Amino acid sequence: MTQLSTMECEACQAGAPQVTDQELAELMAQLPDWSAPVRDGVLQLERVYKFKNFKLAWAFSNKVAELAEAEFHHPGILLEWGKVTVTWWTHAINGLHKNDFIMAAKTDQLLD
Ligand SMILES: C[C@H](O)[C@H](O)[C@H]1CNC2=NC(N)=NC(=O)C2=N1
Repeated sequence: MTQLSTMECEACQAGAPQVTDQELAELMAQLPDWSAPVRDGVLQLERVYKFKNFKLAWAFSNKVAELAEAEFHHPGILLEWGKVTVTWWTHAINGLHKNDFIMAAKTDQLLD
């Protein structure tokens, strides 16, 4: 199976299909540290990263922001003391696209 983190996002416009329930199950199995909450009716991917202090959390959140801009696919990023919560979903389709799973895997790689 191709590693999600090695894939590239595809251009995604309104009308693109959201992942199916089966795809969701298969993709979530590749992202064991992530959850799939529904917020305001929108299915999202979310992970809380823990750090020893604010400065380390801040540095990581900057890396996430740089990754997002490079891929032109942007998450929610909540920066707190010792914590960064990253939330991915596709605004254009109000739900989850494979791009969100690729970006979640790439986000995990920022820890390396
Ligand atoms: C205007 C629109 O937001 C842009 O085309 C891009 C930017 N980044 C994006 N990020 C995410 N997560 N979803 C989008 O639909 C999206 N669209």
